Amino acid sequence: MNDQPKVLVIGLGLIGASFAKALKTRGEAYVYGYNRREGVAAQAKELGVIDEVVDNLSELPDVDCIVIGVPVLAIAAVIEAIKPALDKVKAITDVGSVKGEVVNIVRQQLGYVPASFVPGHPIAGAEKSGLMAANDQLFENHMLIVTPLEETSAEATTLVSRLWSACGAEVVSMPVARHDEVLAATSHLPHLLAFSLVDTLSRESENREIFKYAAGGFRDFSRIAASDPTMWHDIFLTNQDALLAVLRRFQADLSQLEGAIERGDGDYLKVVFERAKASRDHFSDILEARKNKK
Ligand SMILES: NC(=O)c1ccc[n+]([C@@H]2O[C@H](COP(=O)([O-])OP(=O)(O)OC[C@H]3O[C@@H](n4cnc5c(N)ncnc54)[C@H](O)[C@@H]3O)[C@@H](O)[C@H]2O)c1
Ligand SMILES: O=C(O)C(=O)C[C@]1(C(=O)O)C=C[C@@H](O)C=C1
Repeated sequence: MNDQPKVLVIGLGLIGASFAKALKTRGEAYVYGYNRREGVAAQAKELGVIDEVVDNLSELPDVDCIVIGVPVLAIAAVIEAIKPALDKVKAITDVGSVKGEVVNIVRQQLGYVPASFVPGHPIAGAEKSGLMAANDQLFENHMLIVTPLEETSAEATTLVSRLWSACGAEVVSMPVARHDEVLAATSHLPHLLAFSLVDTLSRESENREIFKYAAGGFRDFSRIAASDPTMWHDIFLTNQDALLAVLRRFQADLSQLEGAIERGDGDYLKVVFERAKASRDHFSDILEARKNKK
């Protein structure tokens, strides 16, 4: 359809392909797709995730919006490759889990931040990656955070917000630094703990034998330790300050618990556990309300 925006998604993994598929299946955009690994974009077309394959980033079609869906430390190479096309698009956005370093990367690559650049981050995902994990419902009733900069034009923010809203996301705006602090606490630290615990247990147990005896508790705590190592390597190295701050607070609290267990201080344990339970119950209410949204 002629009035559909044209969108190019670079990086057809879990997030890029889910976004492409959500736009295409809802008829909200004509979607082009590029992936560095050969054959992936052609497969995405076959699966109905995109309308058209882009083979080469040096020959881009005219599009309204470019969406970068690659790991954070791969964004520099993408920006470098699409430099000549950047003046022609109304909006360019990314889906990286860290925002401060993505803004630094754009500034370093271009020497400025274009008015068309709208940093973005869908707060939805999975421990699975790649094209075959694409899910066009992934963003339904989840937040999409934009962190527009002083340089960002209102027109670019509106276009990016419109595309994400069309995929069922609730778009919210916040400053870059606040984004990185909040996500360090609610996403990055839990992933670090899951990776670390599963690694510790696997090295302590011959042939990972103890996992045979694990059930729901371990399953729920450890699911995210199956997430993509490259993606998380990039996140931990690019959100260092915010992550280290919350990790140190957590280590101090964990030491307090260790002390309470050593001295048999059940009252201290109860206070902590009751406070944590109340907060987790509150989070369950948030999840329930989200589920009940139409
Ligand atoms: N997985 C999640 O839960 C989640 C959630 C929100 C945001 N994110 C962010 O989304 C981005 C992508 O994550 P994902 O889970 O979709 O990863 P993924 O591994 O599923 O997909 C990444 C895709 O990018 C491609 N790619 C890598 N380097 C490239 C390059 N230089 N040029 C072109 N393509 C390249 C890969 O081949 C792959 O298809 C990351 O920045 C991540 O931080 C992930
Ligand atoms: O549900 C999951 O598996 C996720 O890891 C999704 C999740 C998270 O909630 O921490 C992971 C990274 C993101 O950048 C956003 C969302």
